[in-house]
Amino acid sequence: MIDETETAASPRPAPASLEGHTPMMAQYFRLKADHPDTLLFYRMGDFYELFYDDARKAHRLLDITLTTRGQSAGQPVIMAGVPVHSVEGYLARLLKLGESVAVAEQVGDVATAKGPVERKVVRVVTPGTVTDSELLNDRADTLLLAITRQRQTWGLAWLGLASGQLGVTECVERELPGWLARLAPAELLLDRENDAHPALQACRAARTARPSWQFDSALGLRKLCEQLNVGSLAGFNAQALGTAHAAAAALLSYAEHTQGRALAHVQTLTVERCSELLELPPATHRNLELTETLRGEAAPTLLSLIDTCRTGMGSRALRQWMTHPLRDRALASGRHAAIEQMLADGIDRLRDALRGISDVERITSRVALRQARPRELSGLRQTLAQLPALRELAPRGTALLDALHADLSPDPAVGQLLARAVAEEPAVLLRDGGVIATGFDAELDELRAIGQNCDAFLLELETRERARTGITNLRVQFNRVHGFYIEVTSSGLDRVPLDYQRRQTLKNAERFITPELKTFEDKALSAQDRALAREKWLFEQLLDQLQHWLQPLAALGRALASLDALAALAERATTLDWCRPEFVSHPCLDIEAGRHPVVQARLAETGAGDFIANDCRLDARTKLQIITGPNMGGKSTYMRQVALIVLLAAMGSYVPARRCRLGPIDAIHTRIGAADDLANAQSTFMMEMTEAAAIVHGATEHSLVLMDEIGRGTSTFDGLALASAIATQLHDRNKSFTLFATHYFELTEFPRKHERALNLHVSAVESGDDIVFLHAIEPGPASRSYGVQVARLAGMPPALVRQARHTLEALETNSRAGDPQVDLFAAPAASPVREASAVEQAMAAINPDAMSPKEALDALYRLKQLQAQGQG
Ligand SMILES: Nc1ncnc2c1ncn2[C@@H]1O[C@H](COP(=O)(O)OP(=O)(O)OP(=O)(O)O)[C@@H](O)[C@H]1O
Repeated sequence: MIDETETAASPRPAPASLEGHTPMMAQYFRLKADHPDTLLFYRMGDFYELFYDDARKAHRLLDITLTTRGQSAGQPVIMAGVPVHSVEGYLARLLKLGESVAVAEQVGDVATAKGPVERKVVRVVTPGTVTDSELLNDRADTLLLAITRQRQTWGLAWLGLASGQLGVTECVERELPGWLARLAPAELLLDRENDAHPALQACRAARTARPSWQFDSALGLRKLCEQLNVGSLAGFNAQALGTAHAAAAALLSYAEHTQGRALAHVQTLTVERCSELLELPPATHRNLELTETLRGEAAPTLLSLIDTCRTGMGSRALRQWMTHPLRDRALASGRHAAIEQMLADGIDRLRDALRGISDVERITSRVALRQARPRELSGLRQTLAQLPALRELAPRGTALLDALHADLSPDPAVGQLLARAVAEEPAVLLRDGGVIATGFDAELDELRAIGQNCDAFLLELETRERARTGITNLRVQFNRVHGFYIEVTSSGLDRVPLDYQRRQTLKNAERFITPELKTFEDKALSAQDRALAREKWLFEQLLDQLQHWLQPLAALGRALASLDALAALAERATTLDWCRPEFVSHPCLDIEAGRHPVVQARLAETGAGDFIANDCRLDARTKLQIITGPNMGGKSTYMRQVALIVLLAAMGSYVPARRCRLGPIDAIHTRIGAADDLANAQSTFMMEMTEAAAIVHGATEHSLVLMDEIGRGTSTFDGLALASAIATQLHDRNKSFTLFATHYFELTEFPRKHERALNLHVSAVESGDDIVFLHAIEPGPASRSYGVQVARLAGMPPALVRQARHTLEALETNSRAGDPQVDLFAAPAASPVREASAVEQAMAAINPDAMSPKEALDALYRLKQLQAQGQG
């Protein structure tokens, strides 16, 4: 092992000059030159080795040992390695850190090679192009997203290599953050000259810069047409998207480069347009905790609540539906109808049957990329065999369900081929053999038979040799290193015949070989090698044949995913008692007894009480609600639940309400809470205003806007002034459906002067010094805010609460008298605000440390009695 600091300064040999390097290092540098920004895993026997700077980086990132071995060009060769058998784990860690890895395998013949055996980079694994199931999250798509800009237009092209989805869009700068939030790419492919935009900098994905010339519109159009095997993109309505074509050029070149082949499974193109999607800006994603909590966790979120899918395919579909809801409600209505049908038919058996289904979508992609593993093919075979039963259980009777049903019937020849070709339980790796089924290929069977007859031959030879030599404990055996041998212990050595040739000497025994055994060994070993080679060839042939069925297999994957996602939504609808939303064409949001599904689930889990359902009624005449009431009263919960219900309906789900009727909605904007964006050096207030500005610029009369306590991040007067100006703007100009929660009581005057606004409040009642939240939304403004009571509930020291109450009373009295001068820091009147009660006095007299258990119990009874008397 060497210390990194000692070697860090050691010169790295320039790859350009290979002079003086050992042949192997020269070969390494030639490969490395093609992958300068990627860690190169260079196969040496049972290890992948990294050299020089790559080794140092891997040492740092993976905590693997850094060593030196020998010299090349007069310098020690610095290296670090990972064992081949555990490489996937290391790859997964590197990908998570945003690194890419080029894997160079030995492709030449070790036996015949003169000098180092030939090596080739067979795959480049990058965060956005992985397809190995071990390296992927099976419940989320892994996307590679290429972005470029031409004048004011941003072009985006994305690829889910593991699922075969390819998409493009164009947008303006304002919409870019929304796309990044919606697509949540794993890797960004950026134009080197154009990668400094703050939205791109803020994106958490790994970033790969490519030269500008790779983002070429004409090249992109040609590559897309080639990929989709069409003469023009008119059929996809994508002919005119020049900037998106430019992004696609870089995207497709990079993807092909990493896979080392064309992408046969990418056969269709999705063109998305902002104008067709329900807009969900990043703030909305974040504030509504759609796929991630505010703390960045995967649960509890809306997605974690609704995702009871049985397969990864279903979960991925559901996530996609949630992040890409369409404004046009036909698709969502189709899903509602399908859920209704499923509920009528029952879903339990279908969901049970879906449990064992393999990831057809990803396996199909890996077949296309010729990376499918033996077990993936046996999984596919098993799923194909389950299809007839699944078809029986899959409901029909709506257009969507019937279409899905039709896709559940791929050509039976695929299943038959897999059944014949793939062994019942194939080995994990092709190189271990035992992958192709017996009976599929006569030549393979014959080669295998030689190996299998081996045991019988060895036994027969052993018996024969024991009889011939009279050595009764003589054994004929095999090991991987020394091949076949006859082992004789020391006691029998004097009886060893002349034709025995010594092969190995052990402590108490000698191992021999005979001409007969040698001949057998040659035959057996070569049969084994030939069988393995034959299996490899047959497997390649099988992958070739499967290429004919990529399209129906991909359609099958999509159908299974949709069925699973719909069945999960149906399950949620019945378990959680949700209703089918109704879409209408006039502007309205009419929700009866709506609930916040995540808060409700949490209350149920913790047994903290029932969730109080609330209505929400907005229409062309009432568009803005001013919502007041105590902290903790339920304002945010109410506003969020309205937004979640709108989103659930738009993605095609039932909704948590008794009845729900919705007019057209084009966006959900939210300005909620405040978190300092330290990374971007924005203060809380600056962020609040930036988000609010984006809303007043973007919201239309069909948008839903949630404004939670806008203006609280600055002084009272500034805050109030801004809050009322924003409310006015939203009411008068944007005319959006607006839920406006505020602690500024002055704003309860707003509806008097603005005809489409009304006051609502969350109800609470006082009980002594305490407050009880009723969480019901009621008409009219709140009577007061109860902040001091909430602080008391939160465990503030009694003296502090007393002082606050005193100051509050003074403020209220003075404001009634028109005197703004209040000494905020004056102590409250010396005496307590009220006499201590009998219970409190008795409590004060108790010293628990000086009491026996019996005395403590008596004291407790006394206190209860005093309390009962007090109430009486
Ligand atoms: N409708 C409801 N039924 C039952 N419990 C509720 C309801 N609404 C809210 N709650 C409970 O009250 C808590 C506080 O709610 P919420 O955050 O919505 O209050 P808030 O009025 O927005 O408070 P603040 O003004 O401090 O932001 C929630 O976490 C939930 O436990």
